[in-house]
Amino acid sequence: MGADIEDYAMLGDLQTAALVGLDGSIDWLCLPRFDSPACFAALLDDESAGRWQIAPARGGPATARRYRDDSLVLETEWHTPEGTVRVTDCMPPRGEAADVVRLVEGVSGRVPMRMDLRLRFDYGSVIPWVTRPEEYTCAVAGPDSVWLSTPVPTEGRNLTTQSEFTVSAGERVPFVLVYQPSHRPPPKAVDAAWAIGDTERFWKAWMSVCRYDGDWPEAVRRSLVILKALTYAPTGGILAAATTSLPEQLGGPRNWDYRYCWLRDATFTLQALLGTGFIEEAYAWREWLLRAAAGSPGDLQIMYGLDGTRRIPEWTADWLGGYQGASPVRIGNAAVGQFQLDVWGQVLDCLHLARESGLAMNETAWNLQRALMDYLEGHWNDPDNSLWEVRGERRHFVHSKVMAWAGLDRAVHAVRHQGMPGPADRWAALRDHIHDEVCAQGYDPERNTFTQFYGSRGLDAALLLLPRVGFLPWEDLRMRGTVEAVRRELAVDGLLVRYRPDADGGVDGLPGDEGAFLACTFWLADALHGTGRTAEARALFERLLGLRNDVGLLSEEYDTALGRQIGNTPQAFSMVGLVNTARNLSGAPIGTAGRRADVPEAWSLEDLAP
Ligand SMILES: OC[C@H]1O[C@H](O[C@H]2O[C@H](CO)[C@@H](O)[C@H](O)[C@H]2O)[C@H](O)[C@@H](O)[C@@H]1O
Repeated sequence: MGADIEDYAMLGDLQTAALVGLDGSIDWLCLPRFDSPACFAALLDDESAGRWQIAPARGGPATARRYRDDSLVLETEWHTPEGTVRVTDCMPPRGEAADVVRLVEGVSGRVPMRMDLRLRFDYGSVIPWVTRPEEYTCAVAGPDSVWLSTPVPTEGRNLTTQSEFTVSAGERVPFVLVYQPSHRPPPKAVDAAWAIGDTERFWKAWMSVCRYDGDWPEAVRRSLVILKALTYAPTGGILAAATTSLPEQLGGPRNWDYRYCWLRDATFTLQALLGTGFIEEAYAWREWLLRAAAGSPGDLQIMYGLDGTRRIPEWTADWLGGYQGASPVRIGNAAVGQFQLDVWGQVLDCLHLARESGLAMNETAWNLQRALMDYLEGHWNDPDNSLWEVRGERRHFVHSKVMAWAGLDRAVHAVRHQGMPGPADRWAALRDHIHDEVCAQGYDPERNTFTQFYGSRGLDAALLLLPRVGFLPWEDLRMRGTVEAVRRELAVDGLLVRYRPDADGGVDGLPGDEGAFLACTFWLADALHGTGRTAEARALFERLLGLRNDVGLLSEEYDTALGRQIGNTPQAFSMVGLVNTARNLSGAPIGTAGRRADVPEAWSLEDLAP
């Protein structure tokens, strides 16, 4: 059975990620990519679905755990009656092959240890053939092979590879697991200690670009590392989260696959990265976007695979019991075919921010924006599925219309202030028309609040984003009323849910319920700050910091009754919320560019423009 979600730390090599529990077990790993089938899927069932544990033989959770500085090198320590042992885990940024490096070190005494490796390819369904060529243990099934090397003796027992050994103070025992397509020869040997040092150096160099100088610097830097770890380096695509089907309600059916690139989630991530000086990621993402979006603007999807793949069919892995019994386990995501109007505005807003941050404009990028504008002009008035990807009836969602307004606004700005060609007057007229329509049809004067969709009785936490995109200022009485109403109706023990699923006769078309949405709660902190209640905003922000796990990770949602993280983890939306709100509370309004990063010697901003 998967451990509590907050028990997991993340390892990653910018192409895939692993989750390691406090018990020293890697319960989730997809190889060779984030969206490949998992070879360790104990997270979504039990150990029979694959896992790799290295821990003291007597078992039990670790005593202490930390990442080394601003890296993804994880140190887990157990203080046992026999002595203290440390396991250092990392995934070195990808060279030729994906590898997981684990180094066991005796700190004091003599600690009996146990290693248990169960490789189960294709989401736990395939037990590989295991052979022992040369110094390796090699597991092969279909297209995949995984090679374990370690100096300690290993043995096959009950379809697992196991080892018992004792580690004394000052002694080091390495374990290296390397993935290869199964037709390839054995991988090159990896020196564990060198690989760990190299991984640390990589992250240190990456963080040296950071220009965040506000409050809560450690929490912000940790979040930035996680966001970087959710980017797929070969293409620049940005993932929503590293997992699939961690439930939005324990035991419930709201379980989704987040291992893909949502344009909305990616643009939020870029706001956080650009606001803290990371312009290289913005360039890589823009190029990813241009490739993914190539084709007719009407065919723009709200999400893609890591390399821009369009088909992400949703299916269920029925052999997996689900995280702590929450089924189904879904692979792929049917929301790929939805119409979510906000995405057009979100992308235009993000490209605007990239320009403001110093990313040189190029003709292809502007051509894409012109194409997005053409589509927006023709479709802004269509009902949609909204940013919450409701699977119920399409509606005229207020947030979606506001984002259409924002897209038009950014395009008008590009023409009038940045010298780009386009029909600015026509766009400005439509922008103003949408503003009027939203204020007339998306606002309930009796309750003094904007509503979830035109004519709705329900509310939506996304309404808190209206001032952020410049639709209305916080001082506007309608906005103040909206903040109050959202807080009154959507707060659960002080945290916000996205909306009430049962409002308006069941707006999202889904069974079950869900927890408080952490990104929305960060937006509430921004709203409190925006409306002058900064002390309350800071208190709420610090409460949210307290919901992170011991190594700074946040999943998507929080169950306030059980006091547990729920939903996929680590989730970009939540980590972005932390960064943006920390910036906001430190005096840098969200959606503004950070101090321009120093340009590394190897390249200049001009070099970046193709
Ligand atoms: O609520 C139903 C929907 O839930 C998921 O969407 C959520 O996650 C997305 C990725 O982070 C995010 O962009 C979206 O705003 C969230 O509502 C799921 O991916 C959908 O398939 C599902 O319909």
